[in-house]
Amino acid sequence: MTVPALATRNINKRFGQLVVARDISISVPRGERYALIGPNGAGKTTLINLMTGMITPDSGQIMLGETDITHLKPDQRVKRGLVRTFQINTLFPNLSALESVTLAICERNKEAGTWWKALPSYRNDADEAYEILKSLRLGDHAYRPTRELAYGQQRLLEIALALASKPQVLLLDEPAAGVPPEESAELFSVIAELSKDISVLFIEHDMNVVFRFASRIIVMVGGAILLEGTPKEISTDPRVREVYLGGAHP
Ligand SMILES: Nc1ncnc2c1ncn2[C@@H]1O[C@H](COP(=O)(O)OP(=O)(O)OP(=O)(O)O)[C@@H](O)[C@H]1O
Repeated sequence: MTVPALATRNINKRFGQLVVARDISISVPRGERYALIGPNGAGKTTLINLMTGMITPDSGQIMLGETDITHLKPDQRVKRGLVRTFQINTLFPNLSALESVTLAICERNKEAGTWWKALPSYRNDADEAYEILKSLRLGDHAYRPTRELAYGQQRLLEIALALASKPQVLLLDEPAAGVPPEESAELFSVIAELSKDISVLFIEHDMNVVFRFASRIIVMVGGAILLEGTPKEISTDPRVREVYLGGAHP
């Protein structure tokens, strides 16, 4: 059996009386695009926070490939290839897209604090940054200040920054949050086209986008996994219709 890119085994977490993760075991194979859906407060962001090490599980295990990362710090997980983006934009408005991504590559290459030694490699870093921007259809905007980019392009730039860390697994927390509907399909089509070396798990509320771009869907309710399946299975499951599609979230 092939080893999944990312897996959790029986993760549990409570905040006081509130159970936010109940015996969660999921497995994301290499190269797949998984959607994590569920009503508000289901525990989706908490699960990403557990996987990335921002919060510690009470019990259970998190595996990145064959490595047990349960006790690694967030930055150690990033170095091993588990990288995330956030619901809220965290960009530098005055830097150009190319400068931002080049800086992120310098950081990855440990050049940020020793720039005088690394001058010759800046050119390579900038070339790599440009290739990343091109792969996300941002090549034509590489030299524009971030504040001038459309919001959907800014969200793509965040993904570009995540790609600068050379992820094996990319966790995207509502990558289209705040993006006008007409830009969100474009954004997800770019995500769908990312290299198949990268596994993607994304949180998204827009079911049209989820059904179109996810290869599999995990449904969370009340801190637990309700079920997992293909878009077709999920869209026709009466339990999902009841708890999610029919109700709690617009
Ligand atoms: N640090 C914390 N301390 C206490 N409770 C928390 C903490 N973080 C999250 N929660 C609670 O855990 C539950 C799950 O929250 P979470 O943000 O993971 O849900 P979600 O499924 O991502 O929701 P949304 O779709 O609204 O983003 C919520 O009831 C939330 O209030």
